[in-house]
Amino acid sequence: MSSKSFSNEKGEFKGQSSIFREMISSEHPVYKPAKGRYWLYVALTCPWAHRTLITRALKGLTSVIGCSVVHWHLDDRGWRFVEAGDEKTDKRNWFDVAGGITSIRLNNSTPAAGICNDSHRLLTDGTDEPHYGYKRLSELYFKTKPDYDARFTVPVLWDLKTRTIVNNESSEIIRILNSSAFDEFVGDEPRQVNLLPQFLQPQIEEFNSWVYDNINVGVYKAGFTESAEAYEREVTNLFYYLDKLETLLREKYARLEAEYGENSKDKILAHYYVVGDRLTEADVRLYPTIIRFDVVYHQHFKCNLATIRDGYPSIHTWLRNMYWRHNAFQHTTDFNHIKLGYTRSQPRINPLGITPLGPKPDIIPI
Ligand SMILES: N[C@@H](CCC(=O)N[C@@H](CS)C(=O)NCC(=O)O)C(=O)O
Repeated sequence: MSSKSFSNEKGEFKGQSSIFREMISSEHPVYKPAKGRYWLYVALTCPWAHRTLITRALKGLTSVIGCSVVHWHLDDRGWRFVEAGDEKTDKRNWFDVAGGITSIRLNNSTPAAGICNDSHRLLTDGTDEPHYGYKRLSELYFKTKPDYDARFTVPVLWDLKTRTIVNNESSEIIRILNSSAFDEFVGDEPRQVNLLPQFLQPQIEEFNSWVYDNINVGVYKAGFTESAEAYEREVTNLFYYLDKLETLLREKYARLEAEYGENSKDKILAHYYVVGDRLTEADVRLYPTIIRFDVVYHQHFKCNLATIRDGYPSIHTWLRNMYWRHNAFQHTTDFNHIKLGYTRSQPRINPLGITPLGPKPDIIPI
């Protein structure tokens, strides 16, 4: 079994550990905070990369750390950039919330028919790589480590000064972005944002640990199994934890209702987060999985004991609250990339690459 595979000999999903694990801080011997020095490479289809885009936006770092978006289609050589040619965009224009793609705004229902895997629409299918003209994400990995021999994953946090990967582990990248390292480059409001307040850290860690194993990775474990028995075990486990999450959020809503009165919906929703009464890293790590649930995991990964919209009213309210009330969540969510990315890039699961049109709408208004 190659080290590049994502499944073991039993056909069960296994993750891959990220090997670039540096941090950025004024004490770090190499990676010091600076404006314009670091660049984020993401896929909009990828839930792990999605966390980093949300954090970057919440922390006001869109004008400090630029971003490139790979094409939504993953092939056997990994992720690629859109080859821009003459239409190449000035990289200074690419510091925007959705990660270099300015044109997608609530375009929720574009039919996928007629779009082929090598379609070439700059700022729709992805962006080019503006610094070195790289065509593949793998080039960043080989530039850092010529004998690199594992998968070329997003997200990648890149240092333009030393031309190396700083970190390719999303859980650490979001901690770097949330740290005070870049405080001097952002305005007062985003500087106040702290997704990991010390007094909530134990609760956040506890929540993250069961959500990660059973929900974030749980959908992949169900989707990538190659035996009915393992699938049934994984999907049952996943829904057990969605039930647990539903109960937690239902109780939270009831407590907020008791505190603010049942007619104060706005006040309730302003405090309706998964840990504590404020937005934290726990929401940022949960959201990318739940927003993908009805649109891809339900059918593509066969996680179909229920949808979020029909089976989990409290999670659904939380999800819509995050999407509709927070630009950092909405503007980093690209349903076209999400749907096309999964359904066209995993031929073992979807050999014909037909992308289902539904559900409609991608997300229901709140
Ligand atoms: N541990 C990594 C996992 C990232 C990851 O698995 N990314 C997937 C996309 S969702 C990837 O880039 N896969 C490339 C491939 O399989 O070739 C993180 O959380 O940052």
